[in-house]
Amino acid sequence: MNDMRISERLLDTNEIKIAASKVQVFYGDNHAIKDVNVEIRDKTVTAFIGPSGCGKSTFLRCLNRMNDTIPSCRVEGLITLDGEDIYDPKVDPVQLRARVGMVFQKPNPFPKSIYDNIAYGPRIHGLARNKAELDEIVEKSLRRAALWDEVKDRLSATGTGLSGGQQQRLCIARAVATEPEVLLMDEPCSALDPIATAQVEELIDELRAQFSVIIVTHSMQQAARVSQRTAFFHLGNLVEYGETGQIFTNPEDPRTESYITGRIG
Ligand SMILES: Nc1ncnc2c1ncn2[C@@H]1O[C@H](COP(=O)(O)OP(=O)(O)OP(=O)(O)O)[C@@H](O)[C@H]1O
Repeated sequence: MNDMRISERLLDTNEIKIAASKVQVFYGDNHAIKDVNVEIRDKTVTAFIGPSGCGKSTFLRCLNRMNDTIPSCRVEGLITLDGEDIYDPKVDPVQLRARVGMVFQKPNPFPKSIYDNIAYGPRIHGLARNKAELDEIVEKSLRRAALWDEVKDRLSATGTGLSGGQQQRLCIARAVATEPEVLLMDEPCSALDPIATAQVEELIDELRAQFSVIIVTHSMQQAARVSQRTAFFHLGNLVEYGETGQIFTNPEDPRTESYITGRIG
């Protein structure tokens, strides 16, 4: 079956990159994430699925402390990256977000040139010693995002002038430019047409050679196509987590089965 092609490529590793233990998230009195325990593997695409409002995005945002920016939000429990507590007061969230990059639902390039969109992160994190090195990072990142050939002759043009699919690949290039170890993607294809979606899905699979990718998606077809592992969330609980093929063909929990067969959500 063609749809399963990407996800059936072999897993590269069983190494744990991120581990969450007893994670709770509250927005004021709203208990949005309830006692979630999960281990996210390195060099693997993990899909978060579940009905609207089940907490997928909230949990994703815990993994690079994006929830810190929401005043009513409180996170409890332990989340580690390579065994280190990411909520430790010693951890600088800006440095953390360079290691755990993020791509959002709506492409959000800076109102700057294509070049500067990519160069921004490497500049603030001091990843290039001179202009030649920065040029190299920009080219490499755009190539990794499969965008170089389309934009190489107009690097000084504004990023917001690109098509939606190109803008999203620009945002992926921007995220990979700081050499992250984990890439979080919150419904990255929801604003894209089927051709751009297919390009981004192909890209996600290529990126997994270098790091761990976590994707929130409403599309079960997409989860089945791109991920090797799937986590099903329901009402703030992580109901089931395992190999994507097993979750979609032989789920253990009746709530997972109801969702994948279209009875809830
Ligand atoms: N910024 C916020 N402030 C207050 N409550 C929030 C905020 N973001 C999410 N919530 C609440 O947290 C719960 C989980 O929402 P979340 O957006 O994480 O779910 P989701 O599964 O990603 O949903 P969707 O698929 O619709 O994007 C919901 O009850 C939601 O109303």
